[in-house]
Amino acid sequence: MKEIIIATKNDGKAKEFKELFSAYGIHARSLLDLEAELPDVEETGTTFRENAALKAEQTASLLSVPVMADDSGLMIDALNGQPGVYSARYAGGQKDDQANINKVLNELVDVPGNKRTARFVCVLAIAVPGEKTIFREGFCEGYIANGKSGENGFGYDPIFVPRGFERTMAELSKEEKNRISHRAVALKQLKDWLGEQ
Ligand SMILES: O=P(O)(O)OP(=O)(O)OP(=O)(O)OC[C@H]1O[C@@H](n2cnc3c(O)ncnc32)[C@H](O)[C@@H]1O
Ligand SMILES: [Mg+2]
Repeated sequence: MKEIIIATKNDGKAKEFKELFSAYGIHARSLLDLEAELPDVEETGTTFRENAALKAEQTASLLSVPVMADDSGLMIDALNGQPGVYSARYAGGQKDDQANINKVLNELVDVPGNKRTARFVCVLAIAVPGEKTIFREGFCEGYIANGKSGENGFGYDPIFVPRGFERTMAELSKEEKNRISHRAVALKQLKDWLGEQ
């Protein structure tokens, strides 16, 4: 396989996938790179797996080529796993990273350091027209900081400190994030499949 389409309109994710796939010699293109504007897939599932399948399968059938999708999010133990599948729109109808971050920080304001554990989750779905969809998943453990810091990455990166680090994900270089992220871990599980294509 020399090229793959990633069914995402999230620029942060798209950039990370381009870097991650280039290590395998594969050129990744996202929906933001296509000339035609595809309709948004409605993420009506209640699990990462269901939403990843919806995005990959609907896009693969529209384009008639193999498509990978990522459904991901942040699970916070003190919030019983929220925002979880609803991470992108946690603070309301618009996707607003700053509002989402502020909502999480407010909800955790009385939660002490040792109870602020959390993990990023990524479920990848690969849909090949006429074949059964395959799934891989990856996790990145850490905790929620007391405030935001850092400019790199996207989404909740400014408040997530990965295990083994004393900086937020947004303070890591992209190379550092791409070594440990939930997305990188999930993609590593695909190595065999990629080699067969
Ligand atoms: O569905 P697509 O088009 O891929 O884009 P999206 O932003 O809606 O993506 P999701 O439905 O998978 O929602 C995931 C949300 O979880 C958060 N998230 C996922 N991965 C992240 C990461 O690596 N760093 C920070 N936040 C992340 C971020 O807020 C995302 O918007
Ligand atoms: Mg989405």
